[in-house]
Amino acid sequence: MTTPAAVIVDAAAYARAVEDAVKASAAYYAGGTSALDDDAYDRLVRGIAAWEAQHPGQVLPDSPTGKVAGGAVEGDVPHTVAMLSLDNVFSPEEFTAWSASLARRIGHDVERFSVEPKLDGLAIAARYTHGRLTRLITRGDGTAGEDVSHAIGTIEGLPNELAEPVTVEVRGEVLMTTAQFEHANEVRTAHGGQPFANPRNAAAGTLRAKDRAYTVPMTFFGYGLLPLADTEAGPAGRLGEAAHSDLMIQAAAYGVNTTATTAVPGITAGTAERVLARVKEIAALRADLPFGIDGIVIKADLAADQQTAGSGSRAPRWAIAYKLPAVEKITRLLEVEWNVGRTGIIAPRGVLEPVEIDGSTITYATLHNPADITRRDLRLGDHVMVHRAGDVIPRIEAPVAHLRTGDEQLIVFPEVCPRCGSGIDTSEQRWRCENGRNCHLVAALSYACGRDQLDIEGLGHTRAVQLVEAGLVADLADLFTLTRDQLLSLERMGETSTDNLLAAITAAKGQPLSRVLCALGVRGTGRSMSRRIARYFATMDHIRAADAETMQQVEGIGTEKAPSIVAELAELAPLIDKLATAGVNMTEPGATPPSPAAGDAGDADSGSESVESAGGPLAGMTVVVTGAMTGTLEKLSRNQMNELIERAGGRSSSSVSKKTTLVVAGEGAGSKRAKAETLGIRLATPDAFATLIADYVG
Ligand SMILES: NC(=O)c1ccc[n+]([C@@H]2O[C@H](COP(=O)([O-])OP(=O)(O)OC[C@H]3O[C@@H](n4cnc5c(N)ncnc54)[C@H](O)[C@@H]3O)[C@@H](O)[C@H]2O)c1
Ligand SMILES: [Zn+2]
Repeated sequence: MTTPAAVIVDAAAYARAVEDAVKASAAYYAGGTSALDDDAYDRLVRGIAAWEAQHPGQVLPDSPTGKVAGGAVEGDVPHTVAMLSLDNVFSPEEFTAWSASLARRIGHDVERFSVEPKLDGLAIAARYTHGRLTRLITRGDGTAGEDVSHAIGTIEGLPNELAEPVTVEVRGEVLMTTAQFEHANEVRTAHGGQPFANPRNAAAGTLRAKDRAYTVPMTFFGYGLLPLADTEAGPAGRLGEAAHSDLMIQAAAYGVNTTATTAVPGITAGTAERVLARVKEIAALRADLPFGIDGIVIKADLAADQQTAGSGSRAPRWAIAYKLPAVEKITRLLEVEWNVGRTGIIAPRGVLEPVEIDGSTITYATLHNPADITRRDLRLGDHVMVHRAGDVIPRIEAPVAHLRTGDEQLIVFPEVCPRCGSGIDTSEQRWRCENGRNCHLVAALSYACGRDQLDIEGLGHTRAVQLVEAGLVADLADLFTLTRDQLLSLERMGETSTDNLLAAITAAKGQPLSRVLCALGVRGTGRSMSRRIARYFATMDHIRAADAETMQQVEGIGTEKAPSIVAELAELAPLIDKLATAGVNMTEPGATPPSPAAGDAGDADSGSESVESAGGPLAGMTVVVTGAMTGTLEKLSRNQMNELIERAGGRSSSSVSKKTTLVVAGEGAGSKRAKAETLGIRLATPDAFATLIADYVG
């Protein structure tokens, strides 16, 4: 099915649109198998609503407008109080207008708002009798839902027994976290089933499925608490009069999971401005959340305000959904490309039918590795759910398996390296050319000579090609034994450029170990990791003597990375020897080798502590640099800034998290600064920072 036109031209097109919408909606709520992504569905419904506004006499009874779940769902278990949908706003202006209209309706400004993430799952009502979970009911058409009590016990955050023997109904969202979704698809395909297209569909399909041979966990977040018919009058009255924020505290006290456990807890806000600030904060954190959100829900917090405002047939008047742009679209997987990276890694990349997500046109998506393709059961020509949030590289979430026509083709994996034709090492998840970094010697050389590694000016891509093609350089170490005559024999190499290049090569021999190590391009050791390894071990000999266990003493190297680093260094032994013989420095200035006891003292922390206890004004701090540097720091590259931070005893990082202690924010700092503010992390200007570490600059 192609995306239906949102502009409806005549009654026949209108009737078709209604039919499409009802079908999509039914599939969406029933098993999470709609043919449309949310954006396409929403455009269709907006088109229907626009046509109906112009032709009020011709509205079809099946029309989805004005109905909970588009009228496509039914149920047989009546709800105590209707479970409604939410109206939407899409901009600060629309929100301000909504809050003003709500103020007019209730006769005064809203006393207090509650602001929560809009969790992207499906609503359920969980009924507790004397503290025991007895029944789970879907939202259905809003007045009655479907009994899905068979799912009791599979939903994390929804305990079988509350902390108190109360009779209440808890309402909230059932969803799958990203990890639960990956797990669910793995289990499902292992049982011969088709993968779900995204976490929301997976939750919808899983919640309603009965008698499956396997169970997969889901997660619950409560956002409502109300009395049942059997609730005693006292508690029932109290629940009816409590503010939403107090109900959430109560729900958490009963043992129910709420957003309070997440990076985006529900808060209360006194003014519309504060609400909008919180909307911005939540939006900034969206890409990093372990579960999907599609907006922010804003509610009048006080029960009195809610009661005065009342509800319509589809949505309450005291709450609104501030929608965020869609981060998922359905498009087609046209092709899979296999690219060979600098170190010989052969990585697949999906070529997509171009699709616009949140303002950018997406044509490629990462696929990680061949196992990833197999696990996702992807095929060429598949419709795929593509996800893109923040600055993260777009990824294919899963195929939309129910849209398969049978014409999809299996994805063929390469049998030889697509660049050089050698064999492929498939022993690890990430495939690699057997020629390793020599598969792409030119790329490996230009990387090694780059500004952040050996910094050999005059040895860029073109020169590297020349040297390799002339047969003068067969590995990195050959650079250091090049003679003047050899260089002069090359085209476009005059006396001056030859002397300059030779001088740069000689100077490079004195680079610190961290940069030499980085130049080797060991998998998993970028610039900052190379620095940490070099500082920890101080000499190349100590690095090479380390086994996987010792390697793990370096901060950031875990059980997975350590053995592969050790193995690769062993593989590089001849090259490292050759470099040392050529006179390349193999020590890290200012670092002292770990004492022999550090590794086997049985105290895993002692090693990394000794690195940090080196002192300095940034000791124990994790620092992130963002935006343009000024003053004495102006000329420093990001890599040099990071080196500086580490010299001053700190740890440099490129992303802001709860672990960050300081963010140096220069001009033009954007999302990282915003995130630091949200998390309450200390900010410093480049000037203030320069003062703090003055002794280490230059
Ligand atoms: N792809 C399709 O074919 C298709 C079909 C139908 C509907 N849809 C999508 O579903 C949405 C509309 O459906 P809807 O009515 O189920 O949801 P909605 O977007 O109108 O919002 C209401 C729902 O938000 C949820 N919610 C999440 N966090 C909440 C919180 N903190 N407080 C209160 N409620 C919270 C609840 O489940 C509630 O029922 C649209 O975005 C539409 O795109 C898609
Ligand atoms: Zn190759």
